Amino acid sequence: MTKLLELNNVTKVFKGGTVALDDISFSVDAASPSVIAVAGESGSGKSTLGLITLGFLEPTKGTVLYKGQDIHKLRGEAQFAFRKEVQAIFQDPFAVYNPFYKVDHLFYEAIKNFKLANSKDEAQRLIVEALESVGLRPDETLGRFPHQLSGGQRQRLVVARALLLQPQLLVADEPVSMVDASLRATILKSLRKLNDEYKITILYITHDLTTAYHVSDYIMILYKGSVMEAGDVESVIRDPKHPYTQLLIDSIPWPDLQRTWGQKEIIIPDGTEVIGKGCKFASRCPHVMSICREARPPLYFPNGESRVAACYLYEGQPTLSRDDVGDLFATVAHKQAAPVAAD
Ligand SMILES: Nc1ncnc2c1ncn2[C@@H]1O[C@H](COP(=O)(O)OP(=O)(O)OP(=O)(O)O)[C@@H](O)[C@H]1O
Repeated sequence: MTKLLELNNVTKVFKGGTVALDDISFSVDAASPSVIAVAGESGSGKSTLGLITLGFLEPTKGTVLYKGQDIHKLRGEAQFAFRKEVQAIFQDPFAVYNPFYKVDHLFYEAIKNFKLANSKDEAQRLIVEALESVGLRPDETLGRFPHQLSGGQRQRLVVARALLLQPQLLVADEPVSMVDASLRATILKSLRKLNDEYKITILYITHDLTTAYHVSDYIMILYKGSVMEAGDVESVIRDPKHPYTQLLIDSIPWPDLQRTWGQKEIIIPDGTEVIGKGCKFASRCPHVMSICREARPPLYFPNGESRVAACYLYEGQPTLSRDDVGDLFATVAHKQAAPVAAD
């Protein structure tokens, strides 16, 4: 089966020696578009994973393939297709706007560069459709400069522009973290719609497990550039198996008065801890055992479930072959029109 995207044993070491990604293998199936959250604390490697997927950064080791071809060797039509079919939304919607151009320019430029329309009328129709599909009124947005729009409108414009290109893969890196809580739900609903109606696979990069839970089908939890836990979002968030995920979940202020949370302290690493050959989380783990300091744990399937956790607490259980967490992401039914919380 053709994979849309494949990261094979990708490692990224930045100048200065920071290992941002450590031997990650992850694929996205072309046949089952889904919303996949990439979550973890600050510095866990989420944005690096996004930038590598977009081809903006080259891996130090390993390969990134799009429809079977190395993205750094694409030329001509294949390169053009990759640039059109793989789109990005970043945290700061202002960053993509030139303040001297009206927002229309952003759309017309995309239409021209990617030859999406044969006439001005057709271009106009495509723009109006894209705006309306993310809940924006063309008469309230077109003809304006970026600073004349709200943060939420600007971010929805970026979603609309991505939609115009009909991408197959959208990398959304913290798309709602600079937006008011009241608008967050609308933008997340727009993203969900891109998947449900337009069958676009979305990599939703976030440090926020609450929005990840509401918008995603699957989740991959990163810690220091390695996958700690991955699987369908319902199992991982509702019943985390890795001690790191358990700590992360325990720090979420769920709107449930019966639930006690925040009782376990999350220790933010100070950057001085030495990562040895064992589990990267060993020095923070409440369940640490001697084996944890000896070798990296493989990704185990706890209790025969269809998600994995890189933790020796599950030693003896089957392990994920090839370590490609993407193999898990076609196994569980998608969320249907999931409700999205405002905050
Ligand atoms: N250009 C760079 N040069 C050197 N180190 C970098 C560079 N970009 C990222 N890093 C380091 O790589 C590690 C992973 O960074 P990355 O931005 O991918 O994490 P993140 O999980 O997205 O964090 P955040 O949520 O804070 O954005 C961090 O230790 C970071 O300091």
